[in-house]
Amino acid sequence: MSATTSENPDLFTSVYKHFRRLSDTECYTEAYSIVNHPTVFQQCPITISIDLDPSLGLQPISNWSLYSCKFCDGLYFLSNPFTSTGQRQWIDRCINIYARQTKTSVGDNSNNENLSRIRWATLGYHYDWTNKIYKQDDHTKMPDELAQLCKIIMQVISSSTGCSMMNAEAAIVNYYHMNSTLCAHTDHSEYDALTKPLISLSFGNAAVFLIGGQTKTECKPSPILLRSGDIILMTGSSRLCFHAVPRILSDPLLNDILYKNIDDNDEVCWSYIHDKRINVNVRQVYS
Ligand SMILES: O=C(O)CCC(=O)C(=O)O
Ligand SMILES: [Fe+2]
Repeated sequence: MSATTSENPDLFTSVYKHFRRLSDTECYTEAYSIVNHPTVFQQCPITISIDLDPSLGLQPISNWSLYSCKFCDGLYFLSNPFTSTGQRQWIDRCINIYARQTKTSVGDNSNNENLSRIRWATLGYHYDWTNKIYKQDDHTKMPDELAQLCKIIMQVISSSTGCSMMNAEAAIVNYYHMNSTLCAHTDHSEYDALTKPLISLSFGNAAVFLIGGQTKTECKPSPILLRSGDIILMTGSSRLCFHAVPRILSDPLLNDILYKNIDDNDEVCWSYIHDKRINVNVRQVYS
């Protein structure tokens, strides 16, 4: 990895700091979205059709749009895969099931009293944050619905792009408050990161997601706007690229799109998600 010097500056961190300083409105304008920056995306036709289990909360595949990102080789953006009901169901699972696992940032959270403090939960093979490894014997069952969702997403993307399939063996659920950030990092603890794609689901408020090169000095990172229901897929060389989340952005449309006419059960979810973002990051750990 090349060291940061005056001739070789840390371009990643300067763009990260730039987004830290912007207003929400400026972030919405600068971060890449299909609507505001169509030229940085290239649409990939989806030809496959699959019968979908309604419990996955997905739109018919004919409504999905898949794009490759011209600014990062191997990175794909999948727009519009979920129904609004489906998004509410995934938010509900993240809050009421996944956040109650024993492996969370607040320990055993089965009574949910620490819900507002929770920062992450791990599923499947649990990530050991200190040693940055997964252990074969530290494993709980991957939730069936999440494994099924990832299988469908992989079938669609693989049939359109030729990328290899991925078995959902581990997930990190990230719970962000409006002032949370995620520093620059690469996810390389998995056995075969380069050939096994990573699926990343976004729910709740929006985020600026930065993705750069395999070092922090080789190029400026590009900003992508991630909104509720968006999916990104890191395949091939993008799988080894530095990425970060410098900003969570309040999404003024969230209530209208997701929680109009809510019932009592959804009201609990809204009171959690209205000022949060949830990201579900799914990986294959072993070959
Ligand atoms: O929140 C995100 O969109 C990215 C999360 C991430 O990069 C990770 O958990 O490794
Ligand atoms: Fe990551």
